[in-house]
Amino acid sequence: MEVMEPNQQRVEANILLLGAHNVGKTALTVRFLTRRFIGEYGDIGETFICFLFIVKMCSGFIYTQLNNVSTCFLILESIYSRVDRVDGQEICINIWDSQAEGKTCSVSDKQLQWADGMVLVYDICDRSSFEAIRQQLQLIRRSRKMSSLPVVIVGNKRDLQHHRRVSGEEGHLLALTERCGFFEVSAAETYHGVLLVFHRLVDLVRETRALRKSMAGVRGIVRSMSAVFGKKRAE
Ligand SMILES: Nc1nc2c(ncn2[C@@H]2O[C@H](COP(=O)(O)OP(=O)(O)OP(=O)(O)O)[C@@H](O)[C@H]2O)c(=O)[nH]1
Repeated sequence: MEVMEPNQQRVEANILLLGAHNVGKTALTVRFLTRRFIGEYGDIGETFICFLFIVKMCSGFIYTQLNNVSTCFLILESIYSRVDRVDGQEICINIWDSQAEGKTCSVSDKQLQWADGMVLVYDICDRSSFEAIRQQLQLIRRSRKMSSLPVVIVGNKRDLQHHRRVSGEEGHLLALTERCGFFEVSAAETYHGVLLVFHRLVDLVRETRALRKSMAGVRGIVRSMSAVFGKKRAE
């Protein structure tokens, strides 16, 4: 049995996957959760994947039908969890595999409130999917609330080099400009690359939390000092 250190409570990281239709968001999620590619599953696995797919399709439908019934919505959305140990700390990674609408990748307020970090996925063989995440990223970085949200950009389907429409340099440049992590992976070929994506984002989420905590501490000290000095000046 694994014993947790008293000061090592399990923490949660909510990760939202966004990207245009067909870029491989579900394939990345399934690879991370099961180490397998969705195409590898046999008869039993196909049932499981069909179930995931149906839940994903239904959740989008029910969201539009029951927009105001948030409990139903949360139960039916595609959120999956996996507990991992990252740098000796136990982390529950919750993944929201969003349902894309065509070539765009929009995000709802509910998703933004929920997410601690975001994976923006494009298909290296589909330039419009790259443009979709570029636009989404610009919106996120311009929003006051979301500008510091940890984001990792993923160029998926790296195995399809002969159909490539977006160079690795373009992906790197976008990540550099918008302060994001960047990976090119193939959900079809390797588990390790996909694992690195999620673990990098968890690292960024932890760094951001630590930074916010220390900033809150500094703000508290400044407030107390200005209260003391303000009082003295008034006396
Ligand atoms: N060759 C190749 N095919 C992939 C890869 N990842 C996903 N696919 C295929 O791309 C198609 C779309 O994958 P999904 O995971 O369903 O894509 P999605 O982004 O979840 O799509 P939506 O649910 O419509 O938003 C499927 O046929 C996958 O088998 C990859 O790395 N390489």
